[in-house]
Amino acid sequence: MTNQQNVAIVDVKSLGVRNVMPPLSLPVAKSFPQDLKMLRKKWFDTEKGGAKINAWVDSMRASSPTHIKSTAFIPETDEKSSWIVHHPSALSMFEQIVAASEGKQIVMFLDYDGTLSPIVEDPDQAFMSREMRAAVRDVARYFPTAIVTGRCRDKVYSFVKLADLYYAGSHGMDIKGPSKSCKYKKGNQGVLFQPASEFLPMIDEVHKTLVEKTKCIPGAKVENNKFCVSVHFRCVDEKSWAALAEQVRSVLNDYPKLKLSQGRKVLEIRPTIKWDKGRALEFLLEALGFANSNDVLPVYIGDDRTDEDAFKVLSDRGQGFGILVSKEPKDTNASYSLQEPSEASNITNLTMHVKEFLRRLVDWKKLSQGEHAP
Ligand SMILES: O=P(O)(O)OC[C@H]1O[C@H](O[C@H]2O[C@H](CO)[C@@H](O)[C@H](O)[C@H]2O)[C@H](O)[C@@H](O)[C@@H]1O
Repeated sequence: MTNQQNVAIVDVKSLGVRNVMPPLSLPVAKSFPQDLKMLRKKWFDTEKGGAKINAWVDSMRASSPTHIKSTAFIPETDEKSSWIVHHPSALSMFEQIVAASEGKQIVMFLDYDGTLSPIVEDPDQAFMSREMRAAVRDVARYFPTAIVTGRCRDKVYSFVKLADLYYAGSHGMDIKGPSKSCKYKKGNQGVLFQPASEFLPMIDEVHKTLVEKTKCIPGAKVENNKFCVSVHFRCVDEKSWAALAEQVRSVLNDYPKLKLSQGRKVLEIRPTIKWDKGRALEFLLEALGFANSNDVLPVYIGDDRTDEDAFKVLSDRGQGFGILVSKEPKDTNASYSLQEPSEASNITNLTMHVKEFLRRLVDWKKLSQGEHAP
């Protein structure tokens, strides 16, 4: 199953934004054909009418779980149970996962927001719990571990505060090794790769322009992630989404070397270079000496669309496992899932399952090395 089969693709070029790739995609599950039809029709209608910005707003709506839920035509339980068959819980499949690592080095890749920290309204308050930090620290003692995030690298480091990890910030465009020697690599490895460094002044300029242009839209928040910019609409009234999208579009029009992608209630602007979390994962495997090796089992845990690039790399390589953190069935290239079925709130905390998975991994490793698990 590929993403292409299950998502409606909006060609952002035709929205008036030049040199944009890849296309902005609407996450509409296969089992919601009515939604898909409706969104496509709306898209073509707006094209004809010239009100192109509506397509952006539809996409923003489609990325909101409440909207996916409220427009579901197939009972959620049926949808969910068939999805779980294809993407079983990584906790229930734990034995199979570790069995697959026999004779191989597990390398852990962890997304930050929605994976290690719960989704909250204010991006500056997305702290990880002390217990989660301890779980990540323990994992990094036994397995090379990287944080792969859309956030600015310094910002995510200020949340995670662990020196032994690799950090790939700005969707993998800013990669740094552990700041102190670890057993996999000796010495402070410093910055390893910044493929978009020439974009730094442009991103800074776009950030400033967007702050200015969106300041009249209550709740809008523009975040400078160094090599990319996030425009948050989580706290923006839905009535103002079109106005916000229009501001973003008008800025992007002046920057043909930037493209738009979408995350969880966030519009993300980044360089058009062919680099993403999947390429970052490959880069890090190479940096760790596992370029063309069969002796490695990469495990990537993430919750967002941008993590799909990494899941896809793993499924294309036929190596390792992607684990999607989600309470909703979603089209994904991940093999497994971690979820919280009873979660009622829109602001979710699915991360306890991630913590549990990390703990089990450490306990299993300790036992297999003859150490005592707690
Ligand atoms: O790659 P990630 O680590 O998942 O980062 C993706 C974006 O995460 C942050 O935004 C998201 O989390 C916020 C805090 O919970 C939430 O308020 C927001 O709605 C989410 O989109 C971060 O602020 C962005 O810069 C990242 O690109």
